[in-house]
Amino acid sequence: MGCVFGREAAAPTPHPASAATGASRADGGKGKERGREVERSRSSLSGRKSQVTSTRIDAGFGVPKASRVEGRDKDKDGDGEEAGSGRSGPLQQQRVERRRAKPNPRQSNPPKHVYGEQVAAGWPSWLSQVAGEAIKGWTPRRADTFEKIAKIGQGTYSNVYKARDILTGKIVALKKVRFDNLEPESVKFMAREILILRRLDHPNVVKLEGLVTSRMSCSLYLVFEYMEHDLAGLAASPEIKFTEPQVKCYMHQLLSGLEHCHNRGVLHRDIKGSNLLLDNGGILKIADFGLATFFDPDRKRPMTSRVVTLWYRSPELLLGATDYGVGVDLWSAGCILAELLAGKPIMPGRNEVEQLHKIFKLCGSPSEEYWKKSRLPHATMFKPQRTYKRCIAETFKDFPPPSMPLIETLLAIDPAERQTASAALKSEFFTTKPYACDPSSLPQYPPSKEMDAKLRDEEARRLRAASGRINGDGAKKTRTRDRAPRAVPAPEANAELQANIDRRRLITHANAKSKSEKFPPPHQDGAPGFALGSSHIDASFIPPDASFSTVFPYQKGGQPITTWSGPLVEPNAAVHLRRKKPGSHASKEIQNDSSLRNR
Ligand SMILES: Nc1ncnc2c1ncn2[C@@H]1O[C@H](COP(=O)(O)OP(=O)(O)OP(=O)(O)O)[C@@H](O)[C@H]1O
Repeated sequence: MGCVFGREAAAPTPHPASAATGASRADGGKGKERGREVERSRSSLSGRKSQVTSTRIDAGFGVPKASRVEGRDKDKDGDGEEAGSGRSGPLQQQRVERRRAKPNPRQSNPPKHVYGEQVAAGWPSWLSQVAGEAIKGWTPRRADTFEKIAKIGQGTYSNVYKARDILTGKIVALKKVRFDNLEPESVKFMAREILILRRLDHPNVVKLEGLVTSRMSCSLYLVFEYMEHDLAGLAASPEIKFTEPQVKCYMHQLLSGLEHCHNRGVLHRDIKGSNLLLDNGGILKIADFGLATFFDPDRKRPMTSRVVTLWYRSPELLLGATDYGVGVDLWSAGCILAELLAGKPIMPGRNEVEQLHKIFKLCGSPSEEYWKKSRLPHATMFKPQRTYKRCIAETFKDFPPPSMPLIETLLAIDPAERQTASAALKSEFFTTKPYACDPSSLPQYPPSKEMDAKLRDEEARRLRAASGRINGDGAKKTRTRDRAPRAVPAPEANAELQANIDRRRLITHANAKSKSEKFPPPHQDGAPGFALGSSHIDASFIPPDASFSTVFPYQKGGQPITTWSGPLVEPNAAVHLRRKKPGSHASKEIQNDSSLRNR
């Protein structure tokens, strides 16, 4: 953590009631089950200074609370209801107290005393101010209780490290969240990810085990269980061809994880191979909840349509829907199922327009009734002039027959027809032989992360460039030929507000040297000609292959296209944007990250 300015001071024992509130609410009601841990953590918190290095994950994280004090906590939380009702004293004083206790809904910050307790417990004030709810009831781990082993992943908003927990010896993944100068907006998005992760508890959903920071730190690490592989990396490996029972095994786990998320009111909104992590025991876990959101089908509110990596994005999102539901994740799951069986991505569009045409070409263009019913913002602009007939059955005629009804359902144009993850789990795909294999029977694969594939590609490219120079051949030419599309999630997607999107772009653009991998500059965001802040689809941009060949450019085992995740921008541009110069800020980050002990 780059900027630890000083040592933590002794922290007083936190107010028991505030700790209780945090766990019982943010934990989605799991507080009671964890009552015993609370007691342990309370005793560890008192006298923090002398015990700081013995703060253990099991004691310090997810500290819940006794639910018996919840009513009182509500009051302390500042909802005002109970604070005023039973209190004596001058009216004026009551009002002042109520105002003081009331959290600022814009900042979702905690009332003052909770803020004070969080800071005393070791949280930095910038985090407590903006993300008080997300850290409620937890205490931070210190960076020097982890030993960094290697950088293992890089996402749009984070770098991920493999590390050893010195206190337990356990290998973990530390996701270091990048902030734009601690911009409250960036911190809020991270807070949402933490809140969502804390609500989820399922074997097929990655578990947030804690947070690493300190009072004087300006960075934050999310601690996760370590997962050896991701599905994108495995699937891109030319040596690996999944059998039908293996595909069923992965899909069953994916749908079980999704079922849990949806039942807990969470939409993932970025299901793709690189976000499906696998451990050496064959267990699949849905990861990366950076774009996830809470949703309530009974209390709809508009959501951004600019989510999900392009190749896995549903037609309603591409058409600008702001009122959507579980169907967006089920569509992505359908793309992954077909991809696992085909051995290649099924709809690798290069921009939104092309993506939509690929969808219509394979899944048929929407019916008149659907256009009328859906009233999607971009419907008139993108209604194809000709009608496409659905041809999933013909295209995938070699797939095992019981997979077809499930693929047809998940890839329905109308989201209502996609049903639910629970329904998918009951489909004949899972109830007919050959059944899903047991995860423990899956082969143990060599390192195969998207990052590993990227490093392999880069090394190969470097070697080819070097040999090209020796042969008098231009390295530039070699690079162009070998460029592969890489995972470029919707760069503006982690934002519900266009203003925020634009601000992030401006900040990023201004810091282009150090953040070049984060967002494409505005003029390259989406396909050429897309205006910043305007609709993300421009009908006037028709790609050269708008007539849409069904021949997929991806060839596993052929040219080195090594990822399953689709670009938002033109592939060559994407590679360029994400490549970091040696010695750039980001590449130096690991070396400079002195608060994590290097091996
Ligand atoms: N628990 C984990 N164990 C091992 N590797 C992990 C873990 N979590 C993440 N990674 C690796 O780090 C990469 C980036 O992580 P993650 O997707 O969470 O970050 P992000 O910034 O949100 O990424 P994206 O740009 O894809 O949205 C993953 O693709 C994965 O390879």
